[in-house]
Parts: sequence; C-alpha cells; structure tokens
Amino acid sequence: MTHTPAAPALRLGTRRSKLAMAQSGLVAEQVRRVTGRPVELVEITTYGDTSKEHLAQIGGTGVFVTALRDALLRGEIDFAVHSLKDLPTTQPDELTVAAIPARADARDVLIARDGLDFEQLALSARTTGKAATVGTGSPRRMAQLNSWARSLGAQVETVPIRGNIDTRIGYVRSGELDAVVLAAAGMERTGRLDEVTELLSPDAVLPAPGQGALAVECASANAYLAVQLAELDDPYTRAAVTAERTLLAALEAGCSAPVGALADLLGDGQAVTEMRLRGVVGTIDGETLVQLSTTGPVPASADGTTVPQNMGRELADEMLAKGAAGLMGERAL
Ligand SMILES: NCc1[nH]cc(CCC(=O)O)c1CC(=O)O
Repeated sequence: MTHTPAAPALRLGTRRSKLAMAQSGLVAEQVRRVTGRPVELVEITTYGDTSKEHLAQIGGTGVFVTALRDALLRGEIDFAVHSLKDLPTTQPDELTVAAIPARADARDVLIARDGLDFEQLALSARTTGKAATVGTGSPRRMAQLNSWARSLGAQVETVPIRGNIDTRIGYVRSGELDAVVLAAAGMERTGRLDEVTELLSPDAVLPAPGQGALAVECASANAYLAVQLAELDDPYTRAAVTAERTLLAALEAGCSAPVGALADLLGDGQAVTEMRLRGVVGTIDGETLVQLSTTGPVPASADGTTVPQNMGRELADEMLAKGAAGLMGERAL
C-alpha cells in the first residue's frame, strides 16, 4: 500500500487585529478550497499596529504592510492578505499580487450617537450651539465631510483619531465624540454592520482608492502558488481598483492624501459594459474640492488592465489641470 504524504500547510501571515484576522480567515477558507492544502495563520506585528502616532504623521503608505512583506521575502510565510487601500501603489518586483478577490461594499459609513445621520448631525449645531464632533484621521474623509457640511450651510468639527475599529467606535459609545467614520467593509467583516447609522453615498463621500478590496500577495519566485491563488481573482474588481489606484498614483498622492476614488461597473443587465471612474481631492477644511468623473468601455472579458489604467491617468490629468496638485500638500494635524 502506498502512502501519500499530506501536503504541507500554506502559511498565511496576518496582523492580529480583528479586521485582519477576519480578512485572513475569509481568504484562508478560499485558498484551502482551491489548493486542497491546509492553511495555517502566522501572526505578525506591524509598525502600524504599535505606533501611537497619527497615520498622516507616520507618513502613510505601507505602515500596515511592511512587516508582512518582510516575512514574505524572508520565506517565513507563503502568502499574505492586505487591505488593498493600505498597499502602496508601486509594486516591488519580488512580490506579486496574485489575486484581488471580489470586493465588499466600498463605501464609508457613519456611526453616530442616537442613530443620527450626517445631515442631522451637521444641523444639530443649530440647536446645541456647538458643532458636532466627527472622528476620523483621514484627510480624505475630513475634506469631504467638511465640504458636505458646508453645502448644508452647517459645520462639523472633524477630530483626528486612530486605532482599531473597537477603539474608534468606543469614542462614540463613551460620548467623547458624536460620530466616527469607518469603511463599510471593515464593519461587515467584523460583523458590526448593525451599528452603522448611515451608509455614506459616494455622491457625498468617495471612498479611498481600493477600499473594500483585498490583495492576496506572495513572493514572485513562488510562481506555482501565484497561479493557484489567481483562482481567487475577480477581474471586475481588479479592473475597478486598477483605475482607482492608477488615478491615485498619477496624482502622486499617498494613502494619507485627501484623494477619494471609486470605479463603478455599469451593465446592460447581461454583462458589464462600462466603467465610471470618479475622483476627488480637496482641502481638509472642505472649502475647495476638485471632483471629476469619466466613463469608458470595459473589455468584454474584463481582463487586461490597460483600459482602467488609461482612465485613471486621464482623469488624474484632468484633475491636475483643475488645480488638484495645489490641494494635496496638507497634513491632517
Ligand atoms: N486604514 C485602515 C483600514 N484599512 C482597511 C480598512 C477597512 C477595510 C477596507 O477598506 O477594505 C481600514 C479601516 C477603515 O478605514 O475603516
């Protein structure tokens, strides 16, 4: 009787936060299914988890991913799952984003006291005599929330905060802040969507480029694994986030810059035919926003990233022509 040795487990490097564990757990399950191999989670601490500094001060790009990438390059883990919006736009040659699985809800959400929505919160100053406080460390969110409040003839006070989802929601539960803004995807993946008091329309607040999407990364040298992981790839999500991230890169902005972008795929009921890409940059006080959109055809198979790249680049050029560059130098603090 022959004995087949059990396939060795694939090591999935993950941060220890509830969100990272939830995201890794989701992908681990899918990887087990497509490879038939066991997947074991290896916990890794990143600078972004331990630093008490505000993200905008640390300098933004890559703080959550560097330790995971180092572990990949040292061969300590076989693959890693990142929030795509935390991934720098330039990809090192030694590492490959083997899959971008189907995206979750890309929108931001409001979690406010007393079930309030943003408009009620912004207008509450008229009765309380004091602007409502909204916690977010993101210049992108600050710029758009302040602009939205202005358009209502009202005002909110954006307060820079950071920390994990529990910490941020804790500021509202303790009464320290009136509201916080977070990504819908994070709330969904940690099972807390019931605490959301408003799903913020992209017409008012465009999410971060790549928000709600995951990137499954492995060493480029591990080509066989990359091919297996590619089974998890969703070409439409890849097309959309490619357009968004190309826009971000072409604006020469990092993840802590006040840039929002969202590509929607539009269909005729049968197939996806068009993509609409919207982008925004603004001043943190919301006084000036440059917001533009463009629509283009999506190749029938949705494979290939040339079209989305061109759309991202062209929209960035139009935004730069409207003065976008002058709005991006600001820091949150
Ligand atoms: N910058 C932190 C971060 N990175 C990814 C998410 C949420 C998940 C996602 O956007 O995919 C969050 C938290 C948040 O913005 O609320």
